[in-house]
Amino acid sequence: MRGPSAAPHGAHMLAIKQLTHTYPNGVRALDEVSLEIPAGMFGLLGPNGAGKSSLMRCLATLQVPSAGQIRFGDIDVIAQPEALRATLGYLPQDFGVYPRVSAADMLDHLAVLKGIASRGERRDTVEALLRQVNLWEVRKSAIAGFSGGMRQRFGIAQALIGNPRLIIVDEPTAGLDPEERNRFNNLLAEIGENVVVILSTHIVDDVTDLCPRTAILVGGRIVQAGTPTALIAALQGHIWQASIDKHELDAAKARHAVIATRLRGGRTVIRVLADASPGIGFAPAEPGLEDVYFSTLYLHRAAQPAAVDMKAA
Ligand SMILES: Nc1ncnc2c1ncn2[C@@H]1O[C@H](COP(=O)(O)OP(=O)(O)OP(=O)(O)O)[C@@H](O)[C@H]1O
Repeated sequence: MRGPSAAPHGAHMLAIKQLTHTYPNGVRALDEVSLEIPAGMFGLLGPNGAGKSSLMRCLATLQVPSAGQIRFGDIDVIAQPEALRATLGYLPQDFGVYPRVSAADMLDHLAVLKGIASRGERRDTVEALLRQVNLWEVRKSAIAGFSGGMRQRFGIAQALIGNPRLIIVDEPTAGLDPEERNRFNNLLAEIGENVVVILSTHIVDDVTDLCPRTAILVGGRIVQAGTPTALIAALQGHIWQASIDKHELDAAKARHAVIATRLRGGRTVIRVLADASPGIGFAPAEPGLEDVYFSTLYLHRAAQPAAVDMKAA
């Protein structure tokens, strides 16, 4: 019943079974979520309100799910939260830091909390981490003066204290400029291959660039999961593109499964999901992970007419 032998030697498998979480106000944020996540980077995609943060918080032992199981290797996460915490690195969506504290002092303080009692070991850890995330030069500066990207890199440094084997990062690149986003993603890509890294995001490109495995969460349910390559291959021959005038968009939406629209040079470029050419003006398009994501959302919403009607109203 443990992790399959396919996992790299020494690596743990994260197994989530029928995880459900209902908040006291009755919102069912997670609805029987089941996932097997091996070592490597795993991209969890989903629109706002899909339940990504709720799932991350359950995995990080910050909230106890209403039902279901979570195992990480030999650890029963719900029964033994402290065992999981000893091997967890977590970068929450809103990482609150003490404004006037320097990066080095803050990291040292967090290392104490993580159980690194020896001063010498802490000094070495703090230096190695600050160099790794490229903040060594500014180690004496207060975190309050850091840019968004620097703060997120600091966030990753604190998540890496104590060599965790499960790293959870919740929407880390939201609000970063392209250069900092790239920098942050390169950092994530360097984290060891025997580690499970879960990246929760609504930025599809981040998953394309970084993750050999992904899942899409909508309305608290996993509606797609697999390797980006396989998910993209399944759409081969089903994505069509046309360039139309803005005023033709409503008619096109009424006639076709328009999964995405984009402005290009004053025209509207639409992507349509169809088994055969939707008609004159459409050209076959090479699918990407964004098409997987948008077609999944489209099909999910189309299967729930009440929700669509409410949005249109
Ligand atoms: N503490 C809470 N109490 C009640 N409802 C909550 C709470 N936290 C989240 N929710 C609700 O649960 C659902 C899932 O929210 P969650 O924050 O997990 O989604 P998300 O995918 O992380 O969204 P976002 O990208 O906007 O952060 C939403 O309907 C949200 O309003």
